[in-house]
Amino acid sequence: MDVPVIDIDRDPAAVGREIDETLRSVGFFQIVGHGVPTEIADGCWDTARAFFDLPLEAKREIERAPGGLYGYFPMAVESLANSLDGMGPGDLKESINVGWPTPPPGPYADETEAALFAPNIWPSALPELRPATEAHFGEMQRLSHRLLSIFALGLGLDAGYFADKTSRSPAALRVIDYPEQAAPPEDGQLRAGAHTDYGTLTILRQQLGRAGLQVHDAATDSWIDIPPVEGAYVINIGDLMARWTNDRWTSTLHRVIDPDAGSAVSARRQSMPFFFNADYSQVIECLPTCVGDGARYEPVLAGPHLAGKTRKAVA
Ligand SMILES: O=C(O)CCC(=O)C(=O)O
Ligand SMILES: [Fe+2]
Repeated sequence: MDVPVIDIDRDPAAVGREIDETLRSVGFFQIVGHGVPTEIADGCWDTARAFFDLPLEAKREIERAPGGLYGYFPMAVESLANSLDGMGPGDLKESINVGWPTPPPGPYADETEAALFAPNIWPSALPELRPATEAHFGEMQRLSHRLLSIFALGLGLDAGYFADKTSRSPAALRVIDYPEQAAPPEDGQLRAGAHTDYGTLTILRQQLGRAGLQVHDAATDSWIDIPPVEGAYVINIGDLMARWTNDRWTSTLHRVIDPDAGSAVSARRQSMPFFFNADYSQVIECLPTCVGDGARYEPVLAGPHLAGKTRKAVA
């Protein structure tokens, strides 16, 4: 199993075919030629790191409210393995979670959609965090729409097929800090437990020189490293997109291990995923080009379906 690096700055139809091949098997690839300015990605990355370096009290100023989705998540409140009905211990990470800088206008379908578009909270100790994060969020939204138009071509649909189904898609930018660990982890405790992502599309920046992300190869029941590549983003699809494609594409199990586990001290690692979905009230039913021998799944509403998953992972 091979996780390819794909240059997307080429004929979109050709890129779409390559991505179709890849998503039928691996479910993960890396992209270059994405056009995201390095200063914007670095600005968000570095400012978030400065946030993690603040004293805990300053970080807790923006701690996620009970039941909320955005703000600061302290160490080990989330267990991604629990989203798959596991009983995993908390993941060894802290994170900042940010929703739309300027949410789309209401009215919203229900309280859950309103919560997805709740305002972000920002720390008074680090005013630069807001502009740096909002700039990268905007780039990630643009890139998501571009990738979805390439996906559409790969699936034999018009390039604009997903546009009106994702124009007010809830999305979250997350920066994760996996701190240096001086003590061995609890049994079964990973940096991020094995899980699949929930939505349509995830765009992830890894830290150069800090391995740890692995994808599961079902054919050999083994874990394969996704090495950080300079300037690249890792792309994968989530469960909702797999369902939309009637399992033509796969939402692959992945996890983050600590490559230094077992040594006295393990190095800190940072990552920056962006999770993209479909519009809250969008009906997800088998795409017209993916019917094959028949639709495997009942239609579901994107938003409520995703909300069920998120609730399982967070304490
Ligand atoms: O930190 C990483 O490299 C991946 C994290 C991840 O898979 C997630 O948060 O869904
Ligand atoms: Fe993930």
